[in-house]
Amino acid sequence: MARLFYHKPKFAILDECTSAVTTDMEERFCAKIRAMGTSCITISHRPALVAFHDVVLSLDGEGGWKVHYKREDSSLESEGGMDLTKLSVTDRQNDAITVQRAFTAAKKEFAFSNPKTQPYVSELIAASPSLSHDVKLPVVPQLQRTPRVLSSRVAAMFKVLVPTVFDKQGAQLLAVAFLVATRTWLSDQIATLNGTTVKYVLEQDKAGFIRLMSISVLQSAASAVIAPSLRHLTATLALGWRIRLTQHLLKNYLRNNAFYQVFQMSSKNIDADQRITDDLEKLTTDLSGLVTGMVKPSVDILWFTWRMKLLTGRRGVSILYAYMLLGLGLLRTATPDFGDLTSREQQLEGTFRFMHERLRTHAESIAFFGGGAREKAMVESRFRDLLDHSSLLLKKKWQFGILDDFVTKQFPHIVTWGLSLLYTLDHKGDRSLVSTQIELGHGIRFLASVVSQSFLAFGDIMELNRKFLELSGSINRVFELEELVDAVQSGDLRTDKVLQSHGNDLHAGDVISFCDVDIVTPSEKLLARQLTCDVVPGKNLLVTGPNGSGKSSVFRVLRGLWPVMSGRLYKPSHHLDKEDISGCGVFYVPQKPYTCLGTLRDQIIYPLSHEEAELKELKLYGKGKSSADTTNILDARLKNILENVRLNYLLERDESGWAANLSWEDILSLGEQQRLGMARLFFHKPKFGILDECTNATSVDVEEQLYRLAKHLGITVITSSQAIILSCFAIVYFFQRPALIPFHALELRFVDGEGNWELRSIEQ
Ligand SMILES: Nc1ncnc2c1ncn2[C@@H]1O[C@H](COP(=O)(O)OP(=O)(O)OP(=O)(O)O)[C@@H](O)[C@H]1O
Repeated sequence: MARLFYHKPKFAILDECTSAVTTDMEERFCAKIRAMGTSCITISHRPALVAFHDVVLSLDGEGGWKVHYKREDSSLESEGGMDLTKLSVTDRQNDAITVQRAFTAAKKEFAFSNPKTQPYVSELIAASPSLSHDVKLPVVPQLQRTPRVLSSRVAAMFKVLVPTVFDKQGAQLLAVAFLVATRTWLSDQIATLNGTTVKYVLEQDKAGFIRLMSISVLQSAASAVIAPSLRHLTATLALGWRIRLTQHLLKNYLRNNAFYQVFQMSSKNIDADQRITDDLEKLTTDLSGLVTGMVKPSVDILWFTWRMKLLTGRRGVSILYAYMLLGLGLLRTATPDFGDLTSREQQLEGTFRFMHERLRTHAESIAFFGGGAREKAMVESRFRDLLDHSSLLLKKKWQFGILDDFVTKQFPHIVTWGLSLLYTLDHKGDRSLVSTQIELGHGIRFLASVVSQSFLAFGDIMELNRKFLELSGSINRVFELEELVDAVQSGDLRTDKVLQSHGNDLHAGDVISFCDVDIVTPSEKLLARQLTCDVVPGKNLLVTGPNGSGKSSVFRVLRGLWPVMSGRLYKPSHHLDKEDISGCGVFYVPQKPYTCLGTLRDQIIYPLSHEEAELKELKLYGKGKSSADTTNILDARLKNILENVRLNYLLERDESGWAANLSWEDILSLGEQQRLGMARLFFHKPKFGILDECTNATSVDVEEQLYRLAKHLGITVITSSQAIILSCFAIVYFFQRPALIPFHALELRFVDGEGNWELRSIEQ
């Protein structure tokens, strides 16, 4: 709304955008819009809003519509296809008629201008203790861990990747080592052949030359098999590791709501999605590449050192090693911090992807705003950050590559010449003899091959250094997430001293009880001081208060998303009991509706799977029936629930019926999603249902029907909704949705969002 007041348009289209604010606030919004001279087209289920509109357009969802004009002097009405007198109206038309009647009634009553039609009477039972400035607020523990050093992260990684040598990945590692060793042996054979070719060419020995060529063909065939096999094995190894690491992370990430804690309670902005997907894939691919890259040069260096010793003795080997060590030292000091640079690049990639994900999630809202250009600017800004960083990384790689190439590939030629000279000087024999010259030629050629292989291996080792630095970036990112998730699982958030001394979250059979519980936000704002309140079966509780006063926060604490900072909280288990699948203690219907990926059936049975839901139904309602009927039993019950929430037309809309697998979030309206949320509650039939303003986008009659049904099913509900407070000679409270009052026995009122609360009994 602030955005609207800023833009001051001629026309404003308000699509249920004030359904979660108090009527009082809504009234002020409407008055301000009028004062601005803006004409409003409002989509709403609140008949009270009619007072601020001149025309009401009612749709029946079946193609029918009707227009009412408010002007008293005119009875002008037009309609199209909406036959309200017809006897056989569909459920949807029935809904439409009820809503329309409510609007017509409201038109006459001007509900806003006379809010005193909605007060209710309640009696104070308990209230928050008076504020004492000496009492310190308990410190909300943040999800934080001192970061582990790289070496212990690497050790933790290997524990997951290769737990024993004899497992699948261990065997694959050994196979890689074997293939690499075979390849080195083949390279050595080729080096020998290179030397022998010269000998046969100089001796003009055709038979020997042809034999040599046959051997060479065989060696080439073997090399041709080894190289792709090695690539295949490396890729398989990477895939196997990816599976292991992903399963390891997901196991804890999706347990005990750890994902929520990572996003909400962590002081850092953790892009877990990027780390679990792209970063992890890069890590395993790089790692498997590193294994072959590490085994090969190590084997090569050992092998060719031995060969060098045979050819040039200790002196040659010392020269080779001295050069390698010097080069290694030089390159190490000149290497940029590729670990940090890569880690930053991955983070920027994650942010860029996140921008596109947000665009996809909020496509409709952005399209309504015409926010494409603004979004483009934001996406481009993230892309520019990524590009700038990538260019910097490329530049550093290029600069380092020049030095690296010179030290590991170019300068070694000169060292090879030096070693060849050394070999010739050391060679005893008569140089005038052709045989000695041939022997020398062969030796020098072989030596050159050996030295060049040694330097190649040395270059590979240098490359390893850079690759390991890059890999360390990925390891740090992935294992930082693992540590946070571990911290959640090990209960770091709840091992605060205050909590230990008080104990908390004890599971009690049939009651929800807050005993002196402070409700504090993660940013340490006190919302309710020493909240004390019992909810017993059959006595529904209404949680009221202005926007941002802490209504949803009580539910967060109740669900264990936020820690209990002090006092005690008793509640039945919220877990869907896998053994005794008959039901759960507490079921939450959140303020923002959630539709899962899957079929229409999956929407209602969530978070159970199809098999679990069938099992539950069989246990509860399938006595004496064969398990072959379970799908029918389940579907019959779901159909009944869908009819109760008046959504049965969804079943007929798609020919796949219950198996329809659509993008529910995009195709269902907000009200439909809220009704599905209630259908979910009725399916699970918990002892307590926590309803966090989850019906504010449905019409009043539907809302009443939903509450009647909950009562009929024996579900005790705790409802959150706004109340407005009018203070004149006496303080009078008005409830946002008065129709709900008769369904509740108690009211927990958050007075100001500053810690003050009152518990009242509602007098019907
Ligand atoms: N994760 C969080 N970190 C810090 N503050 C938070 C967090 N979540 C909520 N708050 C703040 O806590 C206060 C209470 O939030 P809550 O969601 O409980 O309000 P509410 O009473 O349910 O409001 P509404 O009627 O608008 O739904 C608000 O001021 C909100 O900004």
